[in-house]
Amino acid sequence: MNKKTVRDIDVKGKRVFCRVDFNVPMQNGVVTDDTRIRAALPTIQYLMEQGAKVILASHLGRPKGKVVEEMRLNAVAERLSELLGKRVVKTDEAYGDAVKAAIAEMNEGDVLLLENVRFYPGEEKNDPELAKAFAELADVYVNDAFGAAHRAHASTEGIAHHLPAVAGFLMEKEIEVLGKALSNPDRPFTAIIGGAKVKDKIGVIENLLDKVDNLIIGGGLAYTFVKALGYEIGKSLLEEDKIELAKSFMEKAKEKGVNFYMPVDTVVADDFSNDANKKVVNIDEIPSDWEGLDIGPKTRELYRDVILKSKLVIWNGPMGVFEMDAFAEGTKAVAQALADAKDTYTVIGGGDSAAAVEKFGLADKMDHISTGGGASLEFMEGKQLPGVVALNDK
Ligand SMILES: Nc1ncnc2c1ncn2[C@@H]1O[C@H](COP(=O)(O)OP(=O)(O)OP(=O)(O)O)[C@@H](O)[C@H]1O
Ligand SMILES: O=C(O)[C@H](O)COP(=O)(O)O
Repeated sequence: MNKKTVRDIDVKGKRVFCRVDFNVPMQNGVVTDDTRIRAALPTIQYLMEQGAKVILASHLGRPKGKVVEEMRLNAVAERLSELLGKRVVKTDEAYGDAVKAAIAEMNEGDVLLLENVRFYPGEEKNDPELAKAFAELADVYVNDAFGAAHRAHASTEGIAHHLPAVAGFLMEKEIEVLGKALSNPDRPFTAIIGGAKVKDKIGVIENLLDKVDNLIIGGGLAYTFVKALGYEIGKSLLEEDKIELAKSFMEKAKEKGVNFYMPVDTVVADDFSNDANKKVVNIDEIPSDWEGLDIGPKTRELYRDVILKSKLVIWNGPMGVFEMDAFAEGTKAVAQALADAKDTYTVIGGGDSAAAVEKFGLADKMDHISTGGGASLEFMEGKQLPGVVALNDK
C-alpha cells in the first residue's frame, strides 16, 4: 500500500483520533456480533503499547444527524473494555468542551470512545467545521475503518486534511488482500457473485470480467440471467430492465475467454417462506407460479468443482435465501467448498456472505473475511475509496 500506516509515525504521548467501524449489530442494548470490534484490536493495542492517548470514533446505524438513544455507543464501549481488559471512557458527545476535558484527563495508553459521530448532521455532509472540531481533539489521525472507507464523511475524510493522517492495521490488511486479488491474482482466479439484485452488482461484474478466469453467478440475481437466456423463471426475482445488460455480460465473458457459470438447477418454492412447498427443477423447467430461492444440488457440485480447482476465490453475495434454513443449502455448499479448498486463497467480500460463513461455523476456515460490506463492493468495482485517498502518501 502506498499510504503511511501507524508504523510510520511516532505516537508516544500524542492524542490519536482513531476512526474505527464499530457499526455492529445490537439487540436490546447488547452487541450481538463483535467481529468488527475485535478486528480493530491490533491497531488499538499497538497505539496503547506505543504510549498514545487513544481517542476512538465510530458511527452506529443511520441516525440521520440526530441523537437516537438506541444508537449510543455505550454497549460498544462496554464490550471493548472487556476485550481490552481495561476501562474505556465513553463520552456522551463526539466533540466540544466536555470531550476536550475528558481527553485532558487521559494518560498514555488510555482509551476513550466518543459518541456516535452520525448524531451530528455535519458528519455525513463532510462539513469542514465538524472536521475541524474533530481535528482539534487530537495530534494525529488514524483511519482503521475500512468498512466506512467508501464514505467521504467528516470523520473518515474531512479530518484527514487537518492532521497527519495514516492507516491502521485493519485498513492496511483489507487494502492489501483485496488489492492483490484485483491487480496480481493467483490463477485460476474465480469470483462468485450472488445476492439479491443485478443492479447492485453491475460495477463488480463489469470490473471482474476483465480480471477473472471463472465467474460464478448465484442468488436472486441469477434469474435475470436465466431469463436473458430465454427461459421462463416463474415468480423468481427479475429485473426486467437488466435483461439486456445480463446478455451483454455473457457476451463479454465469451469474448474475454472467461468461463461464465450459471445455475443448471434450482430449488423452487410456492411461497417466500421457510415452510413453503419446495422442489428441485432443472433451470429451464421453473413452473410459472413458483419462485427460485436457492441453487440446486447439481449446481452446487458444479460450483464446488470450480472452487476446488481455483487458486484464488472471491465471494460476494449468498446463493439463495440463506436466512431461511429451507433455502440455505446452496450458500452452505459454497461456503463448505471454500473451507475444503486447502490450496485456494479464499476471500469473503463482507456483508451477507460474511454473515453466512459465520452462521455455518466456517469463518475460521477462510483466509480473509472482509469487514466491509459496501466498502469491499466498491473496492471490487475498482473505485477509489475516499477514506483511503485522504491518507498521507508514503
Ligand atoms: N433467489 C433469491 N430470491 C430472493 N432473494 C434472494 C435470493 N437469493 C438470495 N437472496 C437474498 O439476497 C440477500 C442478499 O443480497 P445482497 O445483494 O444484499 O448481498 P450482499 O451483497 O452479500 O450483502 P451486502 O449488501 O450486505 O454486502 C439476502 O437477504 C438473500 O436472502
Ligand atoms: O456497515 C457498513 O457497511 C459500514 O459500517 C457503513 O455503513 P453505512 O452503509 O451506513 O454507511
